[in-house]
Amino acid sequence: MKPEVILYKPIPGDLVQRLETHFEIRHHLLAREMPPEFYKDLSRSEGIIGSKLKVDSHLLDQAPNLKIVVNTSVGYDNFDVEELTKRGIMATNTPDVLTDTVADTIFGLLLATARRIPEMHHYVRSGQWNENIGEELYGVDVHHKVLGIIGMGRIGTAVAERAHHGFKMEILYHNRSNSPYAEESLQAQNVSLEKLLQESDFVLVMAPLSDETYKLIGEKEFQLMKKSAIFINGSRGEVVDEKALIYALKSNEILAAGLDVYEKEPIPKESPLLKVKNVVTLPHIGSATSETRYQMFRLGVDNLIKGLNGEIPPTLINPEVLTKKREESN
Ligand SMILES: NC(=O)c1ccc[n+]([C@@H]2O[C@H](COP(=O)([O-])OP(=O)(O)OC[C@H]3O[C@@H](n4cnc5c(N)ncnc54)[C@H](O)[C@@H]3O)[C@@H](O)[C@H]2O)c1
Ligand SMILES: O=C(O)[C@H](O)CO
Repeated sequence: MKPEVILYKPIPGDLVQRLETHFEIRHHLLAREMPPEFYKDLSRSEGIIGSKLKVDSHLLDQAPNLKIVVNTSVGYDNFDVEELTKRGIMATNTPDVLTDTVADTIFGLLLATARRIPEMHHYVRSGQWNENIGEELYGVDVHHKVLGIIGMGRIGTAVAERAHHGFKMEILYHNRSNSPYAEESLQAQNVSLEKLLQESDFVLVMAPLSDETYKLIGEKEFQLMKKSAIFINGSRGEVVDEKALIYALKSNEILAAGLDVYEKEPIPKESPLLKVKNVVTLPHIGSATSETRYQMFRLGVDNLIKGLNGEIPPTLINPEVLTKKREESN
């Protein structure tokens, strides 16, 4: 009998076939409330693959046979890693394969917001371009400005590379640890959050969502930013207090915002954020290219197969699980 696994995200057919050679797949789709059949399958499953499913002690109590949870995303704020580790369950994500794609999206969003590209596109398409544009439609420069990056990890660094080499920007960053590479190769400066907010022309949030970063950017932080600042969020919506962001935009505490992520996704149609003029909104498409999504799914599938075949999954988040198992078997 092949082990049972749950696949709760549509993935390319060839990857489903690869999974089928190893496992009995139980197909489900992610929903706000998973149906009883999901929990029935979960009770027998040794693995789960997909992204965004909240994996906490409530879910794990109903998954006595689970050995591995696989995210097909780099962010894993949907996992209670401590609880998974305590229960000896492996957790994996998909770092690196999406870094450059996400950095491209973030830089595109930054340019689109500064140069008001979606608004100008609408202006032309709606037949408003009848004479030379006036200064009320001007954007602001990106090149040679100061970019402040909160969370200088893989993606933050890839954005900084584009900014430094391509746009001659000065880079400030705020991170849990120093980045010698960014300091030596990109002349980036590690500064306090306060200094970054006060001195940056563009403030980019690229730190993961955690207890520590939940609503990290709120009323006080927007007040510290320059009135001409452009705020970009590419990490997770909950890192920002959305109400405070709306207030900062409406009261001209900052100039504009470019967002790929929101407190609630999909963002509700009636969200006041969608009525604020100086905001560019994307539907969480950081890594959404055919090539990169394929690589993320492929890596997820590799993690699942290796993890359940007794090998080390390539991108294991909690290797302590394996150390503990080794110690127990000695
Ligand atoms: N918009 C999208 O589609 C998209 C795509 C990929 C990733 N993401 C988000 O981006 C995040 C980062 O991805 P990554 O691959 O660069 O991860 P990473 O782990 O390489 O980088 C995150 C960095 O943030 C730092 N950090 C953590 N807590 C911090 C804090 N309190 N203050 C300052 N810095 C802090 C870490 O030290 C690390 O250097 C993911 O966790 C995910 O939430 C979004
Ligand atoms: O974390 C990630 O990989 C992206 O947000 C896609 O979900």
